[in-house]
Amino acid sequence: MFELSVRDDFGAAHRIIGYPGKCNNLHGHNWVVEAVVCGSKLNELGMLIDFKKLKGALKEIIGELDHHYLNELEPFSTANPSAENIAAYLYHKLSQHENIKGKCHVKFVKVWETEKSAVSYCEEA
Ligand SMILES: Nc1nc2c(c(=O)[nH]1)N=C([C@H](O)[C@H](O)COP(=O)(O)OP(=O)(O)OP(=O)(O)O)CN2
Ligand SMILES: [Zn+2]
Repeated sequence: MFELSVRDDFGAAHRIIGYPGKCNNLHGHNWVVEAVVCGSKLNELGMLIDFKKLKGALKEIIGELDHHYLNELEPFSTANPSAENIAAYLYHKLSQHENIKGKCHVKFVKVWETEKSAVSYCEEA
């Protein structure tokens, strides 16, 4: 089994509606996202998936969040854009991306909201 990981980041604003403290207020983060994929079948180049394709998929997905007010976006219209919900959203989007589907399994997506706090989301293979 091989495990590959890539990282990228995006900047956006959010608020945690109902939070009993300052995170209820509009504020921003530079979220750092790590995507870890795994699989055992290598292609003719000896790669599970080209890092370029993996990074491209992640960049495309986080590009839709970058410089937005997350609470106004459809995925977070009914669920607070907490680090947990952002990680789960990115996990599902990445798993469905054409660059990934059928080539490897997304093991987990990890989202750092600050340098000190991070959330990972995973599902069974
Ligand atoms: N489990 C979660 N807890 C919190 C989340 C979250 O998404 N999941 N989010 C927040 C807020 O968005 C907040 O902006 C982050 O708070 P915090 O980690 O406290 O960040 P600070 O920079 O303010 O940290 P200090 O150590 O207090 O400086 C809150 N919790
Ligand atoms: Zn926050």
